[in-house]
Amino acid sequence: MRVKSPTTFMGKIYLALAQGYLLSLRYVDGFSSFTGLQGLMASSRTSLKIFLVVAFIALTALGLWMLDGVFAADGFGGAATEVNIFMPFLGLSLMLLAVVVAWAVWPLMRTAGEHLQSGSEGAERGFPPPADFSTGEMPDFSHVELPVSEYTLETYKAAVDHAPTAIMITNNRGRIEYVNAAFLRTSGYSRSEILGRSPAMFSAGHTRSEVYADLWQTILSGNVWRGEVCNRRKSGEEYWENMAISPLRDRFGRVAHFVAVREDITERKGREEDLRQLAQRDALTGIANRRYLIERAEQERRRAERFGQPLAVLMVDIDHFKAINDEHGHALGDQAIRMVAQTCAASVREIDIVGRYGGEEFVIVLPGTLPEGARELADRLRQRIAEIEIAGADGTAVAVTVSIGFAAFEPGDQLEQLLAAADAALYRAKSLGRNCVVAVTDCLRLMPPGDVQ
Ligand SMILES: Nc1nc2c(ncn2[C@@H]2O[C@H](COP(=O)(O)OP(=O)(O)OP(=O)(O)O)[C@@H](O)[C@H]2O)c(=O)[nH]1
Repeated sequence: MRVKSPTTFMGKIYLALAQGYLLSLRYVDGFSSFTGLQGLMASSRTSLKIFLVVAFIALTALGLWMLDGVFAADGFGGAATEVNIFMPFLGLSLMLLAVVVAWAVWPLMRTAGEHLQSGSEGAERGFPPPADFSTGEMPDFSHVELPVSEYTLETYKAAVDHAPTAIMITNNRGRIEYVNAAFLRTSGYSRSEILGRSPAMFSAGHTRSEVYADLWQTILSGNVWRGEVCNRRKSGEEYWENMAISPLRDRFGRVAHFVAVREDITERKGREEDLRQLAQRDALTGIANRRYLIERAEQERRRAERFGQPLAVLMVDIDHFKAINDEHGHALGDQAIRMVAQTCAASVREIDIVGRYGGEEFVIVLPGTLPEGARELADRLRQRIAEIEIAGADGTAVAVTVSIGFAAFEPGDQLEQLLAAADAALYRAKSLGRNCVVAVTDCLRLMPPGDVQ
């Protein structure tokens, strides 16, 4: 849309002046951004404006007061020298006025300047077409872009609102002031259920208190905290998040807010857990594999040594297993191994460790257990396993029995010695006819046979 100017001639003059002026503004703009002045102006724009206005008023008043004094003393037309001395104050004040006025209309001038210089490119960006000097038509400035700072703010806000990562801002009293759309999606809560509350509302309660202590210490000292925490969605489902929390400082340098960027890593955690299980578990039975079993057994041995606690080890071996394999096939043999493993795992406490030590051999580590307790458990286990019946190919029931040897930890024992002692007791149980329990104290204690690996 174009607006007819009131007088074509005056319109032409105005536009010519405006173009020249805008061109000079663009050079000033380029210079200020080059020298870094723009950043300074943006950061303290308001206070600088106030300062300029106050300076303008003060200088004008000073200039007028001095002139008034000179004129009062010498009269009009006299004391030309003194008047010249004080004239620069008036000049300065007028220059300041020009700066303040230019600054106030700066965004509009910039927009108009771009419009005047950009032509078709400007039209694509929504500017009105350039002035037509041949007709003297005035461009329509009613449709102008937002000043740069407002545009930038809106862009930042949209970027945070719609970022694919969950973002939360809390104040320095730990109350939530802002969450973005991704945060609402991840947590399952609505904005009104979250704002004003503490982020503790999301905790699943598994994270150790030391983690939170470290978090607060880090961010209150002005540093960025990074870590993984387990949270709970509104639905009750638990999920893992990777969090980075950074403090935001106000213009006085005080920590006023914290911004948390949170990424849902539940899937990745699940994959890591699967890999961990794969590395620790025996593929056939699901109980600890030999490597993990020895690792855990060594941990318990050290604990027993350090705290003077009892510790017992059972070695369980399926009787005549070769015959089972040979008569009924390896599939049934595997089934027997699985059932014995399950029975062992189901017969012990949570803190006990059950692992597959060899083909049809199992080790059970019993922390805090005296020899009497170990014998009791071994007897019960032997009986339970003897009750197992596996259906053979011809429909007949295949019985499975085990022999068990056990040994109790004695201060100074290495793991190799403890396992060797249990193995010696097992050997004795086999020689006594199988399907029985023997303690190492029942037979001669052997010296370590060498490497347990
Ligand atoms: N089906 C199956 N057999 C296995 C597995 N691991 C080892 N074996 C077999 O288990 C048998 C173990 O036999 P032996 O060590 O002679 O012991 P045993 O026959 O149980 O005799 P005693 O222990 O003296 O009662 C061997 O035939 C191995 O091949 C397995 O994972 N699955």
